[in-house]
Amino acid sequence: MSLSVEGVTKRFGAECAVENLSFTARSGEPFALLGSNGAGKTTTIRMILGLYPVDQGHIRWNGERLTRKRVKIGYLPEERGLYPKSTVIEQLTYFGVLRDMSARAAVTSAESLLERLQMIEHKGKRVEELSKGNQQKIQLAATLINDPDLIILDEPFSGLDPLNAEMLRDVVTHYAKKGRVILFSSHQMDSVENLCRDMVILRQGKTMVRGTIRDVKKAYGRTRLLVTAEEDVVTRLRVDGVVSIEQAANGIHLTLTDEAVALRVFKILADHNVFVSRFELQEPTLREIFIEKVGGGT
Ligand SMILES: Nc1ncnc2c1ncn2[C@@H]1O[C@H](COP(=O)(O)OP(=O)(O)OP(=O)(O)O)[C@@H](O)[C@H]1O
Repeated sequence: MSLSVEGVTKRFGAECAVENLSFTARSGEPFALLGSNGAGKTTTIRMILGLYPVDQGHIRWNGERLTRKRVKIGYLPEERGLYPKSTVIEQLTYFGVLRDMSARAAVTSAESLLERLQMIEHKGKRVEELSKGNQQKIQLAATLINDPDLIILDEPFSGLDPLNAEMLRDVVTHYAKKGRVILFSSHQMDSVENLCRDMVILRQGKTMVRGTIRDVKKAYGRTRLLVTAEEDVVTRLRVDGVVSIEQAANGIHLTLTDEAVALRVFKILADHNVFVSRFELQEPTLREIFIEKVGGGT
């Protein structure tokens, strides 16, 4: 299964919120739609959901026009919408029935999701009695209640503590393995780095970066170098091609103009008989790439 966004453009008056956007999200490989505020992520999601018509381009599911009639879509909106006075199980059953499930099937699915999210003991509680993070887990369960083919998660990590964020990753991995198509929107780079394979980074509607996270990182080259030595070598490392030097608890962090400078640094250390316990060229993090391309905003 696949979701293809093909040359999609959306304008609001004179403003182009999304410009000629193309990407494909495939079964089993969670896809990240990244960008800072106002980049066009929510507008893109709304077009996929059919809430906004596209001005140009196409949105397809397995090569055919995507409609909510043909494809089961689970959407976790950025603004959460639960009924505070209803119990967890009532609410999830209601969402299931709204999506054409029998009440019985909805209860079975709700209980299994609550087990997975370690929320089963809360099933009889009113939503308003739950902590924010737990309410978010219920919202996630509501999104997944009818086992959707396409799962769209808008900023799913906001408000989750590290343990719950880990649980969300496990749930996403589980659905990816089941072959579901999963689309994330996020401005939190670290949260998607190890979860998604492909991504686009948007800025004011324009595509700044597109590709697999691995290839994008590779293209940026390894320009960060970590050196741990048994003596103070900072002054020796101030050479051409070394842009910055920062002393940290785990060693000296260098930023290089390009990967080849590392060889020069290595040679200097060897020529001075410096005993080096760590010499590590590191790839940029997604966050660093994002900051360079978009200028911050996480
Ligand atoms: N209904 C609308 N009418 C007019 N302009 C809109 C509308 N929806 C979005 N926009 C504009 O489109 C641009 C993209 O907004 P969008 O909400 O898609 O960004 P986003 O990446 O989701 O941002 P955030 O991370 O803040 O949610 C913004 O400049 C926004 O003001």
